[in-house]
Amino acid sequence: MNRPPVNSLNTEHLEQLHRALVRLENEKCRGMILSSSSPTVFSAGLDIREMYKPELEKARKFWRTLQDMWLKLYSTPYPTVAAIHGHAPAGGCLLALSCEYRVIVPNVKIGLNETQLGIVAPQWFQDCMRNVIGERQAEKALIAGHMFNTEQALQVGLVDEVAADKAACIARAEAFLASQANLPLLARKTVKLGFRNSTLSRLMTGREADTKIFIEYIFQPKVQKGIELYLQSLSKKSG
Ligand SMILES: CCCCCCCCCCC/C=C/C(=O)SCCNC(=O)CCNC(=O)[C@H](O)C(C)(C)COP(=O)(O)OP(=O)(O)OC[C@H]1O[C@@H](n2cnc3c(N)ncnc32)[C@H](O)[C@@H]1OP(=O)(O)O
Repeated sequence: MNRPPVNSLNTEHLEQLHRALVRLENEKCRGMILSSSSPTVFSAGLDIREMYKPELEKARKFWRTLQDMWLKLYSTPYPTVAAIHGHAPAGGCLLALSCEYRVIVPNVKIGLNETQLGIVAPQWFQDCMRNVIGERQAEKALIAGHMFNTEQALQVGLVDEVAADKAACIARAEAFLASQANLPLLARKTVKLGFRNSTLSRLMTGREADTKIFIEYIFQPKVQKGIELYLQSLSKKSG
């Protein structure tokens, strides 16, 4: 990902990610490392400005593009690793959770923090967390909107490994891909999709309902007010 300063996910960036995933699949890619050009941020999650006073059709397109990108990422036939050498809140955490393996560096925060922002992580975000760390830990983390530090993320199983820095992180991600390289492709892909199918189907069969929930939620005046205040707090911080 290379969308400075923080790889926030707007419609255009989501389309780019989606196109890249389609191309990799068409080219029979043997593995992907999802990484960031930023030295300190993996992805800041959804671009909050896409949800602030949006036009209805633009908001719908944004959400459908996110759904498209995620459905592709979660179901890739090739192995995927997230090299998390920077913070990964909310949608950034979703990207990492959607890969098959996660390597993180020290001093990083990762988690589905939506509750803390006064918004709600959609069901499929929650499913991804549950599938990785289990029901009990996911429920606790999501209710609190907890951001895990590196040590906590390893302990709870949110990530698989800690590496010292970006170079070591990429090297460990490559080692994971190498460990998968000799597995028969069809068997590997079939098992992966078997594990992920119920999570994928839940969104695929309820896409329109999921979009409606998103739209109805973000267009509420009190939610808009919360987003406005959060945007102000973010820009004050950097100002
Ligand atoms: C019943 C069911 C109902 C379901 C209803 C669904 C409802 C909606 C669901 C929506 C799900 C949302 C998912 C999300 O991903 S929301 C986004 C959450 N992300 C965050 O909270 C992260 C915020 N950012 C940060 O914490 C930090 O920026 C970060 C740690 C990532 C980096 O810190 P750093 O100090 O390096 O950078 P700055 O904070 O100074 O930021 C630099 C500039 O970038 C802007 N910025 C940051 N994050 C975002 C973002 N997510 N979107 C847009 N812009 C962002 C920040 O304002 C700075 O900009 P300026 O320089 O212009 O001030």
